[in-house]
Amino acid sequence: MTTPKAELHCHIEGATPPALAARLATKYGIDLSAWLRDGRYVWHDFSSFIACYAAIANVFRAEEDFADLAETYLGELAADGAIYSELFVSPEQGLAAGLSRDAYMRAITAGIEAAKAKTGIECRMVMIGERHMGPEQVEGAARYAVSCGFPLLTGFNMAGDERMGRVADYARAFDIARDGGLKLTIHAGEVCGPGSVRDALDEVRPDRIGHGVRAVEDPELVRRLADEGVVLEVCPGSNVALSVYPDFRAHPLRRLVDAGVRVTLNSDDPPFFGTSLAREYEIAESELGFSPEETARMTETAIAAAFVDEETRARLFARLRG
Ligand SMILES: Nc1ncnc2[nH]cnc12
Ligand SMILES: [Zn+2]
Repeated sequence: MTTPKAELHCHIEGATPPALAARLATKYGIDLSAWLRDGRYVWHDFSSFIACYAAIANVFRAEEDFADLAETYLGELAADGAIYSELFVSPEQGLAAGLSRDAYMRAITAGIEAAKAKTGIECRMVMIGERHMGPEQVEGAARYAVSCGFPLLTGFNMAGDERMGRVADYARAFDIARDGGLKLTIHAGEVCGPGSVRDALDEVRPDRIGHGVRAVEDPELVRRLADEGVVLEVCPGSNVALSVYPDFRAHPLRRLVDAGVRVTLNSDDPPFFGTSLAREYEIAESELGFSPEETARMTETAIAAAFVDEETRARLFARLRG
């Protein structure tokens, strides 16, 4: 039997298979030649990755496109043994495509429900504010998140270019999300160093941190993460693809675990980085030296830190324990 897996960090548009992007570009008459060649996404650094990601997200134009993407991605994830997934959603994407934010959310919800009916995979959505779009956009995303009334939306996150602005500029968006009952996570310590993680902890008080790996450059901060039990959503394949680290030998996951930090394994934007959730588990075992017992503990950590109600969490733990 495939080992049970769980994922807390995947951007839904970032999971678009290149063949699907090509098909939708043809259907809607969109020129993707700058971003998609020979069945692969084209980018060369973090900025061009963000631009390529936006171009690919822009080929989705109809509710059924988003619904199919979610259902197909979750179906593949379940086939690889995943019992739980958290998808990062960006309804602004729908607006750009001429769909209302509600239509976008309805479509992803429909994809999630269809995948659950077929495979049993449990899924929640986490609303994304894009940092490089500025505090107003991020606050707008938070306000929509707390008022839209989609029960599978349980968290709020800020992604995008970590080099833009200060975390403090975005604190109000997180206050809105927290006051509205959403759980919080934030991209930090991926492109920028430990200061970014420290700011995230101080300004946002998140339940988890997206990436956070560069905290390893500051031993005192690593101790703080361990002491406070902050869960990191670690994405080793993404980190190496984006040259945060030159190779897996340089990746700090082992050092973080040895220091007592709680970690999980995630795929981030799988086809952009030549990865999948199953591949991340493989990387952890064959490249980073973790035993199957240790990766199983990472799955337990993901379920413990999932943005779900306690009854669902208990059900997921029961499935893990077989
Ligand atoms: N790895 C990443 N970092 C920041 N923003 C993102 N948006 C999609 N993938 C991202
Ligand atoms: Zn991410």
